Amino acid sequence: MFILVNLKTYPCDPVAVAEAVRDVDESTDVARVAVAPQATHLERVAETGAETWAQHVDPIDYGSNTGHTLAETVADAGAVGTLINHSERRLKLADVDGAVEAADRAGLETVVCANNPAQIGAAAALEPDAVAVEPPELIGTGTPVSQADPEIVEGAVAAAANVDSDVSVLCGAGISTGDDVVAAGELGSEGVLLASGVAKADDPTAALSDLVDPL
Ligand SMILES: O=C[C@H](O)COP(=O)(O)O
Repeated sequence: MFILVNLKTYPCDPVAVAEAVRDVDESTDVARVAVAPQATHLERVAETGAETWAQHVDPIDYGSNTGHTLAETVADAGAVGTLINHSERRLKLADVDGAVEAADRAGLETVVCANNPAQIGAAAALEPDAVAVEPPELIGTGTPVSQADPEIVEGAVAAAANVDSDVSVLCGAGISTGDDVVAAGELGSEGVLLASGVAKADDPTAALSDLVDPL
């Protein structure tokens, strides 16, 4: 299972969480664990040796794009992948397409987020490496999508497979325990996208260990 920890703009220590991500990733053969800090923390996080992802890249190339995030810069800072179209950083469909293209150009792995199976089908058609279904109303609630809305995960898996069977499916929202990760896997998800369960934990290593222990 792929466990991607998004730090959003939570007031956690990104390096401490990254060290926990690195240590838990190295302690297991059954999970791949990565962390997505804020753009300004990418370099410090990548220096820990943790697998580092960006939270967003813009659909741009080098040039006159003040205030935008260029995929190549993110890769230079040590990121190996990027989220695109997170629920809290939505893009127009054409811009999702452009951001996937920019990430591909920079050699970044891509996870495109979407709210529901219909959007997952559209996202999969843009040929990212993976898509992630997240019902916005469950984000940050601690109520896991795998329990509150299992149909949306199964629907997303079917929708992506219909369009492109090479695109992996992740799910997210409210996931904070190993049982939630196991349940996501049983619904056909190949990974989970989570934030508050780790970013707000007093002990990120313990929180991450709990996520991988039952796998
Ligand atoms: O990127 C992560 C998701 O939005 C899930 O957030 P959450 O784990 O706090 O519900």
